[in-house]
Amino acid sequence: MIYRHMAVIDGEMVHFEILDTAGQEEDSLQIEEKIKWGDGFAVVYSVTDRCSFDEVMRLCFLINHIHASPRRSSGSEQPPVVIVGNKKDLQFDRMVSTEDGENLSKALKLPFYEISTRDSYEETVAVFNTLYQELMRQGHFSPGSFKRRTVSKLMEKIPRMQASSTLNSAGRSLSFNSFRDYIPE
Ligand SMILES: Nc1nc2c(ncn2[C@@H]2O[C@H](COP(=O)(O)OP(=O)(O)OP(=O)(O)O)[C@@H](O)[C@H]2O)c(=O)[nH]1
Repeated sequence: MIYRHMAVIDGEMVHFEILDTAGQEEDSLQIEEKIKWGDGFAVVYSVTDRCSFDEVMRLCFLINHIHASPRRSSGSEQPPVVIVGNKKDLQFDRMVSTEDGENLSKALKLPFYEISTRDSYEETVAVFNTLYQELMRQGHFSPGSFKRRTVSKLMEKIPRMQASSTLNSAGRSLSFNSFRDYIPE
């Protein structure tokens, strides 16, 4: 499922395309295709689900491995990845401590957020702003430019996915791969 979202960041209109994957239910080919598609990644676990936390490291390594293609020049940076612990409002059901999340993020040298998509829209926005700003820092999208995408094979395979949106010249289109549904209705 792809979610589309527009936001003004640093005075610029940014068009997000967020692909929500089914996580553990997907086979490795599906997940690889989706990882290839993304420009940045929010790897989301639930603080109430230890198994989802245990998947984070594997997914981060997979992202790095898949994006370490020969197309990238040696020394070029990996796509931005943010680790996100969701459902922090469910304190009584918590199975993963904040410290566990922080330690993993330090070990992998990745930004870390604990959020509640139920309670805070702003916390969710912060995750995507971080990914966007990291992409800008890496210089993949220079100011005033935007990335055009054609309809990928991936999109054709996924029934509910729509063709790439039409972009106006003031906008950018970025594709982020989220491992959990994240946008509040
Ligand atoms: N309390 C609380 N519930 C949440 C939060 N985020 C999601 N949920 C609930 O958790 C349930 C699962 O949410 P989903 O967004 O479907 O989770 P998912 O991980 O995408 O599930 P899959 O479809 O299996 O990939 C739903 O009932 C949501 O309402 C949160 O921050 N706090």
